[in-house]
Formats: sequence, C-alpha cells, structure tokens
Amino acid sequence: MHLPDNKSKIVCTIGPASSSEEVLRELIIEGMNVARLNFSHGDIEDQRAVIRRIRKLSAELNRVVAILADLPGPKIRVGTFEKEPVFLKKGEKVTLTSRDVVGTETLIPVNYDRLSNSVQAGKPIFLNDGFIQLQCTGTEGEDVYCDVVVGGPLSSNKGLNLPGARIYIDPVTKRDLEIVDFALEEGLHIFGVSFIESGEDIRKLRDHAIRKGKEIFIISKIEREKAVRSIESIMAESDGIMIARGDLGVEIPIQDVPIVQKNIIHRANLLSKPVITATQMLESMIENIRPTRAEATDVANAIIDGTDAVMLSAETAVGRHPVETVRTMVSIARSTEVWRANTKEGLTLMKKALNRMNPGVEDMISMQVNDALQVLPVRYVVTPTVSGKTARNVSRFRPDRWILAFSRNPHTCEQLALQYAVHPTFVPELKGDWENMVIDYLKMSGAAGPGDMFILTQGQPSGRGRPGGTNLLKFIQVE
Ligand SMILES: Nc1ncnc2c1ncn2[C@@H]1O[C@H](COP(=O)(O)OP(=O)(O)OP(=O)(O)O)[C@@H](O)[C@H]1O
Ligand SMILES: CC(=O)C(=O)O
Ligand SMILES: [K+]
Ligand SMILES: [Mg+2]
Repeated sequence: MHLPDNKSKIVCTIGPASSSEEVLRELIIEGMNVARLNFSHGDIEDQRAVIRRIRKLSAELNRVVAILADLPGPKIRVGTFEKEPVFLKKGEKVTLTSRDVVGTETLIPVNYDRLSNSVQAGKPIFLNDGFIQLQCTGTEGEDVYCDVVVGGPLSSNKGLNLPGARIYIDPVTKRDLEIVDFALEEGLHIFGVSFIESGEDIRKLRDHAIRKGKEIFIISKIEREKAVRSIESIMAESDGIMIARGDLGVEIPIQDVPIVQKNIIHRANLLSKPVITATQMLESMIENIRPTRAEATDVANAIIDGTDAVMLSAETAVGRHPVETVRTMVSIARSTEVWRANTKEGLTLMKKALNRMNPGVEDMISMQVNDALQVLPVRYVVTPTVSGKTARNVSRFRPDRWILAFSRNPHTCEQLALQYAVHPTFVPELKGDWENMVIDYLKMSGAAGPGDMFILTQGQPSGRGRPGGTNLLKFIQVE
C-alpha cells in the first residue's frame, strides 16, 4: 500500500507538455491523483490516447488515478490568427466579429454568433483571462467595434468574457453532450461542467447520462456571478465543486474571489462534497523552476480554507516544468498539513457548524471518529464503502490520519481520489467479513503490525432487511 506524505489531492491538467508516457508516469509517481482533460483543447483522438495511457500506467503502478473530463460549455473564444500572437495596443481600435474570418491585429474572429446581441456599448469586454480589456463602442451586423483599454498579446482560442451579460447559449451544449458520449464509451464518468448557472443545468447532464444507462459524477465549475448566487441549488445537485478562478476572476470583481473561495469551500465541506481550488496556483512555474512567494502561500491558504484538491492548469498542460511543479505543490501541501495536525485547525470549526445544522447518525459517527483520533493512538480509519459517503463524512474534519476506503465499486475508488486524506483501495471480491479482510490486508501490505489500532466503521442492517447506513464504529487492535 502506497501512502503519500500529503493528504491534499493534486489535479493536473494534461496537455502537450505532459501527455507522453514518460511524463505521465512521473506525474503519477510524484503525486498526481486526478488527471484533468480539458476538452476545450486538443483533438478527440489525442484525448483518447491520453485516457488509455493513464489507465495503463495506473494499473502498472498500482495507483488510483481519477480522470476528470472537463467539458467546454458555452465558453466564448477568439478564433485563429494568421500570425500569432497579435499585439493589441492601448488606445487603438479593433473589431470583433462572429463572421468566419482569419484573425489579424485589427479584426478578431469570435466563435459566438450572437456576440453583437450580448455586448452593450460602454461595457467592458475581456480577453485572455482578463489580461486584455476592450470597451465596446457600438455594433453593426455581426461586427462589434471596440477601443483597446488595456492592451497585450493575444493568441488563438483564448477566452472572451462579458461579465454580467446575457449569453444566448445553454450551459450544457450539444457539443458537451457529444463529448460526454465519447467519454462514457471510454469508461470515464467524472465530468467538470463549465459555466453552470443553476441546479437545473446539472440535472440536464445527469438525465442525458441516465438515458444511456450510466451514473456520472458531476463537478460543477463555479465561474459566473450567477453560479455564486445560486450556489445552494448547484451544490445540492452536484457531486463536487470546482472554484474555477480563471473565469470567475473576470466575471466577478477580482477582490471578491478570495472570500467566495472561502465560503464555497466551507459549504462543500459541510455537505461532504469534494471541492477543487483551481487556476494560477503556481502560474509562474509555467516558465520558472520556483514559484513566487504569493503562489506558495495561495496553495497553502486554499488547503487551510479546507479545499480537498488543488489544481494545476497550464503549469502541467503546456509548462516547462510539469513534474517539478507537482513536486513543489506536494511539498507545500505536506508542510501545511503538518501545521494543521499540530493546531487542529478546521476541526473545531467543522464540529460547531455541523452541530448547528441538525446532524444525523452518520454525522455523529464521523464526528466521533475524529474525536477518537484526538485521544487514541489510532493508525488508520478504515471505511468499507459502497458510495464513498462514509469516507467523505470522516474526511471533512481534515484528520491527520489516513482514511482507508475499501470499495468493490471502481467508480467509487476513482471519485475518492479527489477526497482529502482518503486512500481508496479497490477490492474485487470479499471472502468472509470486512474485519478479517482488513486485518489480513493491513498485515500483508506491511501497513500495520501487532499492537496497531485502527477504527472500522460499519453499517449494521437495520434488522428489517433494509441497509442501515453507517451506524457502528469499532476499535480493533491487530494481534
Ligand atoms: N489538451 C491541450 N492541448 C493543448 N493545449 C492545452 C491543452 N489543455 C490545456 N492547454 C493549454 O493550457 C492552458 C491552460 O489550460 P486551462 O485548462 O486552464 O484552459 P483555458 O482554456 O484557460 O480555460 P478553461 O479551463 O476555462 O477551459 C490553455 O489556455 C491552453 O493553452
Ligand atoms: C478551470 C477553469 O475553467 C477556470 O479557472 O476558468
Ligand atoms: K473547459
Ligand atoms: Mg473556465
């Protein structure tokens, strides 16, 4: 059994810098728990090859690596340029157009055919994650006239944001559904859904999968102001959350991002749903071998906020040092977690918040597990699990001991790769009972020896043939 030194989970976006077998292998060895494939980029056959490579390596290295398929959604992007990058200069005029043209310094194609309906004269338009700012001065047919307010270099396919504007594209597009079908055929089931605005958007995607006979795990990407406002209904319908700070930081005032991040993480923790903090975490490592102090602190603070996972985007997709970046992230996580273990940061807060919201039996079990960890020399928490719920409930208190989640469902194992301090293990079949299986497994793998204590959570059937949920907690000493 391989137990890493860090309990925060690492998500890496896979792109040209990381899709080879050699780099993928190193990323997995260094601590990548989740590979994110951004279906906005790269062609589908390349993505298929990457999926198969990851599956092969994960079997070979005996590590659970989840694959997160990130759907493009209604993201508005610029088209392609004749020569790139083009440089937009402050004070100059440019035209954005939904006509199908090749881009130049003064005429920029955009992939959204109702662009001129969505813009408003006097309102800002942002390009390239907000680095370039234009101001709309008027429209004519499919063309939108703009002044450059903040200039900069622009290359093909970069994003365009119209904060607060009405966008006439459904958050789950026809193209998204085609990608979902492809991904399901490849055996994927974890999806990142971009630009969702309500719980209804999520149901649409889930229903689509159900019609194909599949159950999927939906991670809602919070990247619009409307999503921040409907966070409650979105969380209720989602299996997990991503704070997609790239688009979010353009769509809402940048100064609001830190507090939105804290609030969303706390709510997700209370609901025991995994939360990923994403974008620009170690951005300068795209070029440099070391991060800035601010970036190192950002990773640490996201972990202190209670995030389950931290994500790398361009750093691993197109950066110069993908493996070194993962190593850096792991070392920041480890050091932050040592501090957390010493201060019990988070535990008290979570207990207080849970007590305020009518805890049920499963909440009480998870709370008592964490209380026991404070006083007894317990080595592991062992949670046999069907859906992953028990492991997630224990995880939200951010314990300093590993939660060993044994499951006969390979999808559950993959989902738990996102969850703080949870180490999922797939058990194809169970001979005898969990207790003996776990003891044998821990002994055989060298993870525990005579005298070691672990906690086993169990679900005792309610006595009337109904499964009872987790309602027992047992202390076991290995003989
Ligand atoms: N499969 C890929 N092929 C080529 N480039 C990629 C790939 N995946 C990511 N990238 C590059 O890495 C950059 C950062 O990745 P990221 O996933 O954040 O994409 P994005 O387009 O900025 O935004 P979003 O995540 O909102 O779709 C992208 O701008 C793109 O240039
Ligand atoms: C990850 C992503 O989509 C964003 O940060 O915008
Ligand atoms: K995307
Ligand atoms: Mg985004």
